[in-house]
Amino acid sequence: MEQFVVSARKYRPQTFKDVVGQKAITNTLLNAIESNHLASALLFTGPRGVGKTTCARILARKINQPGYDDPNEDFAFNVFELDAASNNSVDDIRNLIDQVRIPPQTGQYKVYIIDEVHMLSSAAFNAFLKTLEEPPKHAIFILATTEKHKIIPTILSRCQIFDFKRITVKDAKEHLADVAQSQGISFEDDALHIIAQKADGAMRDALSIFDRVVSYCGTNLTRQAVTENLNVLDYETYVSITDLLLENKIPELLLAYNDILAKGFDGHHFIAGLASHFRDLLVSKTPATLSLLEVGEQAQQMYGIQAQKCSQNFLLQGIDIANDCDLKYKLSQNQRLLVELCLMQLASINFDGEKKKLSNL
Ligand SMILES: Nc1ncnc2c1ncn2[C@@H]1O[C@H](COP(=O)(O)OP(=O)(O)OP(=O)(O)O)[C@@H](O)[C@H]1O
Repeated sequence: MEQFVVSARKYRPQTFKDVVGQKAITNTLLNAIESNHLASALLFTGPRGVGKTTCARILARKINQPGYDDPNEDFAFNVFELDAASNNSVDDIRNLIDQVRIPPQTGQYKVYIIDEVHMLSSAAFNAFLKTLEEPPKHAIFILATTEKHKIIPTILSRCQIFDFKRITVKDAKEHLADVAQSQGISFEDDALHIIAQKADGAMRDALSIFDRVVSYCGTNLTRQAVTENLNVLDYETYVSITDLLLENKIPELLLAYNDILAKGFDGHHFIAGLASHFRDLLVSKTPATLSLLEVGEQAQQMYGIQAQKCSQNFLLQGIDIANDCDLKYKLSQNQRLLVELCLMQLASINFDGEKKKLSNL
């Protein structure tokens, strides 16, 4: 039986052009390599799972093979990866420094990738300073970290710093679509959108959520199946809550909120989502701001229809009330009541933004 390889490993980019969402960095690195201006110490910083280790590996290969992009011709033996989370002592760094002195047997450079570098002990950092400042010509250090603020300034000032960005929902979605296509998996646009959103800026997470969902849904990813599997509150819930608000149907609203809690969702998450839903409706009202709406294709239609039913005043007041509830939530002794009250207040806003009577309760 063929062994299953997780998508995050299987689809690790092999060239800079395959790296998604980090154009500024990959271009700078390419230019530096081509113009022979690559610093000997680089710091890759940014959230987890956005391509730091991947770019370090591509860079390592590229500087040993300028102008040659074949991922199969690997100079992997010139790349040394140290996980500073588990090798953080002075001795670990001294071992590394001893190795650094020896020139590579083939290729021009030895590349040392030190992952999670913020975990090095302060003694280890100090032992490292001198080598970092005056490394042998054949050595390039790539330090990677998710927590730049924990790196001492003396190290920072010796490195060229590259700030990796979170992956946008749009970029993550496009990448997932390519991965799905190459695996022969069909999908609804909204299904990938939900996965990309859930990944919260990390491509590795997007790919592992994708794997999980595929093992649940099979080769056809529908919005409904993905919503069920990931247990997310999707836009349909917010659309129907908003309809109830517009119709001032308070008993139905309280029952709907009860259902949401019964399904295990958190009230705080719900109320923050409702505020975002109003914001999305607001930007859907005019073509000029439609590009600010980050939702899937099916959702976009529904937003358009609901946006027409809501006045700008309703939405502005709605955002204000929901935000206020969001801020008070953590401190409240009775969080359920707080959200229920918020829903009742929202239902009492008239289409034109005036208060209506709480007549339906
Ligand atoms: N920008 C990206 N483009 C395409 N795939 C990516 C990107 N970033 C991450 N990935 C995917 O996620 C996997 C893990 O990425 P990588 O190890 O480079 O992340 P990282 O930023 O070093 O994370 P960490 O800080 O957790 O080590 C890769 O194998 C790849 O499949």
